[in-house]
Formats: sequence, structure tokens, C-alpha cells
Amino acid sequence: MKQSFFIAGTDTGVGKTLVSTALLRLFNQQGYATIGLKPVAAGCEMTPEGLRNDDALQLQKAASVELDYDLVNPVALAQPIAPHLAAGFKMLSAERIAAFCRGAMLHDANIYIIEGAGGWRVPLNRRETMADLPRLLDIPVILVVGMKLGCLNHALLTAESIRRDGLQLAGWVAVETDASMLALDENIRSLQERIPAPFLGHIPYMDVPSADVAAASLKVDYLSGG
Ligand SMILES: Nc1ncnc2c1ncn2[C@@H]1O[C@H](COP(=O)(O)OP(=O)(O)OP(=O)(O)O)[C@@H](O)[C@H]1O
Ligand SMILES: C[C@H](N)[C@H](N)CCCCCC(=O)O
Ligand SMILES: [Mg+2]
Repeated sequence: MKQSFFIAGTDTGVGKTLVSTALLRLFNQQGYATIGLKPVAAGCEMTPEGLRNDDALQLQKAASVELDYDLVNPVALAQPIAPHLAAGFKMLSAERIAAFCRGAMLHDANIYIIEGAGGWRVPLNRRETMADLPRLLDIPVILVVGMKLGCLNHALLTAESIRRDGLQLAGWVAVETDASMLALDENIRSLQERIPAPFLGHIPYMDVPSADVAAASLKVDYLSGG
């Protein structure tokens, strides 16, 4: 089996990295070889080895196939702001980012998890957005919904855009990032009734977020054809 997924979110900070690492752990447990990529990361620390982003390090660690950091995160931008702004005078190009991903994907694995940056329509340059990456790679999308007031609108607009952009929505995940959200179950049900894609699970609020605990909340049979 060889399958790739682009992990999109309703926004930044909604749990994309938690879901990405949870999916990697889950597929590892099922005996699949996995690779996690964060092609564009805005918000990096300078280290003796160069710029390092926490999401990319988590994906690198959760994957079963060892890859050099530069393959996991080819575009590392220092400032934690929108990628096209963090890039400054260096122009980001969706085709170049896709080419980096294709290079990393020459490394053999069964599952490739590619985490986006921010939400679906985050700009890469004047013309292109993050959405152009899964389009160029021609891979299905998993939508991560951060459960908070306002997420119904964000989730439905994003699911609609993914389909209008001609991409397949392979499934969606509800992440409880706000422990005090009112009517959580009713909100999840409202999305189940309206998002035309499989519901892969609800990751509960955790005082100390753990990819393994999150993995236990996900059902990926729909994804791996099992
Ligand atoms: N279920 C949860 N319970 C508690 N905290 C959570 C949960 N899911 C995510 N978080 C926390 O919310 C924050 C944002 O999550 P995460 O980093 O996965 O978001 P993201 O969508 O990947 O953001 P970015 O756009 O920066 O990549 C993190 O501090 C994470 O630990
Ligand atoms: C810095 C942050 N954690 C992400 N990497 C980038 C989020 C960009 C969001 C841009 C926006 O939609 O306004
Ligand atoms: Mg992230």
C-alpha cells in the first residue's frame, strides 16, 4: 500500500500536528512504514544545525522512516506569521514546494502525512495558496476541525472549498482544543450531518496532549481501505 494525505485545518492552532503525529503512530502500530512532512513551517528556532520548527521535529520523530530534517521541512521560516510574509523577499512557489515533497516521497514508505500551515486558503505568494500543494501533488485531504464556537462555519466553508478545488476530502477529525466548549457533542453531530466525508474521530481535550492517546481516538479503516 502507498497512500498520501494532506492535513488541512480550519485554522492555525487547531490540532493539525497532533492529528498528523497520531495518524503516524496509528499507521506505525498497524505495521506500515510512515513518513511525515511539514514542507512549509513558519515559526522556527535557530539551532547550530540551522532553523528548526517544532511541528517538523514532532513529525520527524513520530514517523517510522528516518529522514533528514531538510527533507521533512524544506522551507523553514523564522517568524511565526503567515508564510508569504515570513518568506520576505524570497518568493514561495507551490511547484517548488511540491517538488521538495516529491523528492522526500521518493523515500519508500506506505503512508505519507503532509501537514499544511494554517488554514486552507493561507497565501504562499500573490497568486498561490497552501491549497495548491495538495492539488499539485494530487492527494486527498484530511480536515482537522478545532472544536470552538465559530468552527461550524469554518469547517463547512473549508470542506466546501476543498471540494470546489477539485480535491478529495478523505475524512475529518474533531479536536477538542477548548475544554469548556458548550454543546460539544451537538456541534460534532451538526458537522457529521453536513460534511460529506467520513468522520475519523473525536480527540478529547488533554491536559498534556499525547499523540498515542489521540491515536486511540481515531478510526482509519476508511483511509487504508481496511
Ligand atoms: N486535544 C487537545 N487537548 C489539549 N490541547 C490540545 C489538543 N489538541 C491540540 N492541543 C494544543 O493546541 C495547540 C495547537 O495544536 P497543534 O500544534 O496541533 O495545531 P496546528 O493546527 O498544528 O497549528 P499550526 O497551524 O501552528 O501548525 C498545541 O499547543 C496543542 O498541544
Ligand atoms: C505561525 C503559525 N503557527 C502557522 N505556522 C502559520 C499560520 C498562518 C495563518 C495566516 C492567516 O490565515 O492569517
Ligand atoms: Mg502544526
